[in-house]
Amino acid sequence: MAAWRLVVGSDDAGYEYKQRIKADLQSDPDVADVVDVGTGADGRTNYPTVAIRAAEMIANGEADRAILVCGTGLGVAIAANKVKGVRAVTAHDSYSVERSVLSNNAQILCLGQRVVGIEVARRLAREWLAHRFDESSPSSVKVLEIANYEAR
Ligand SMILES: O=C[C@H](O)[C@H](O)COP(=O)(O)O
Repeated sequence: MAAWRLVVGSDDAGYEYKQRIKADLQSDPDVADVVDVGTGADGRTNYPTVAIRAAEMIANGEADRAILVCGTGLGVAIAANKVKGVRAVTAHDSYSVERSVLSNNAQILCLGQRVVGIEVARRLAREWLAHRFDESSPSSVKVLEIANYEAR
């Protein structure tokens, strides 16, 4: 596929990791664009605000994927998953990150700044970007079942 159009976002509890991962993504030749939906350094935005903003960009086709960071990676995932068509996961290990794309075609990876070290988070973000969902795989029908439920 063409170069990635990405979104990053965090609340104040995920601000440092969001900034570091954003810098990594901006220097990645496979990344065309990184939109930062906040939080800024003053950190006064609740996690649902940024998560929903990022998820709507995915749902609207303005971006391909997003990385969201909060304290645990849980709240941003819950909020992002409220947006129709969005599949957001919290994953802090390499295997889950891989399967979140290959099994679930998740467009959003959520990380917890209070859960994993920065170097693990950076590595997971890098690995995540290298995975592509195969629409012809047996996993496809399961993802479609989720979409069908949403469309009912
Ligand atoms: O899931 C929520 C996040 O971890 C957030 O950063 C912290 O939320 P809290 O302040 O409500 O615990």
